[in-house]
Amino acid sequence: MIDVRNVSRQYYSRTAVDNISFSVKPGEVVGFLGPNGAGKSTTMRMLTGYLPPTRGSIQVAGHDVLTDSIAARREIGYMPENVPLYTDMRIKEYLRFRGRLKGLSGKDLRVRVGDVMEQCGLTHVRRKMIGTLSRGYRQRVGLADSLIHQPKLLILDEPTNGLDPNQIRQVRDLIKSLSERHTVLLSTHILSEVEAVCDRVVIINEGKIKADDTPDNLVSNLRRAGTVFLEIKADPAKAEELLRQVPAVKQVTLQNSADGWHWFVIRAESGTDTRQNIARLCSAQGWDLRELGRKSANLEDVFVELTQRQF
Ligand SMILES: Nc1ncnc2c1ncn2[C@@H]1O[C@H](COP(=O)(O)OP(=O)(O)OP(=O)(O)O)[C@@H](O)[C@H]1O
Repeated sequence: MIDVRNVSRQYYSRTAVDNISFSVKPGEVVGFLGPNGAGKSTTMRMLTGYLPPTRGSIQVAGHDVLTDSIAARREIGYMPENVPLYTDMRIKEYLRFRGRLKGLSGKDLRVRVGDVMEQCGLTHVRRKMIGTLSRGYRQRVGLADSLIHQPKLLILDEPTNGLDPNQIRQVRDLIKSLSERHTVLLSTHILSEVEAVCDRVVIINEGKIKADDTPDNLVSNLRRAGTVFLEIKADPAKAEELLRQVPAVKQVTLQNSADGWHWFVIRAESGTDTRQNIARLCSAQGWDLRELGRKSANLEDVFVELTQRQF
């Protein structure tokens, strides 16, 4: 459904997207994850034909988004990060207007407007002015707009950004129900959203793709990478230095200090277990040891691991 090949995008001297390739198969729900400024919106704008890539090619449903732009856009429902809406129009009126712009008319238009209002839970508020709607309802109008021409592919840029927890749940349920009939690519930095709705995750950082896998595989790869946590009473700088020298240890991070106790997260090479050597080190140095264990990884750990240079 989406095929991105060696795509880069330059803004003057800044490379926002740097030679990325990925694909999305029909029926998949793919989460596009990355910290602020990673290149998510730039990629989505290129996918939807709003922004030409500096290099590379993008196909959507078999159409090149540059050379066959209209055909590609017919297959895409796009909800940008800040949904631009006409605040002095009523919901139904706005959706009729948008439907006409997308080539619908007559009975087709009437039926589609009714259907998308129903799908997005807008029927009971259809006569409300858009300007009086809460942010959650505005997002629903944005979604209804993106669905009106029955696109095969939905591209949603941070669909739950700025919503309260109840609204997030409602919009997330809505996306889940849409995923039964559409291929979905959604960008977010809310990890629970990805775990709740996505079959696959593409993680982007500093314009480059850092991972492309199922949420479960990403988490179990990190778990295999042997992350260990340790709580000790010791001089933290010295402890950090000596822990780094333990065989197979790749990275030592002091996460927390309180009452003289220091909490370290230690990353080691894949498939290794450094706990015995760390216990020996603590004993040889006479450090008080309160906890030493394997960390059960989650998607948040994967995200931090792959993108932490940003923070
Ligand atoms: N029109 C533009 N002109 C110049 N630089 C831009 C422009 N749009 C984006 N950038 C830069 O490109 C990089 C990627 O931006 P982009 O908006 O794609 O990131 P993002 O992952 O969507 O971030 P966020 O989660 O904050 O929306 C950033 O460094 C940003 O400052």
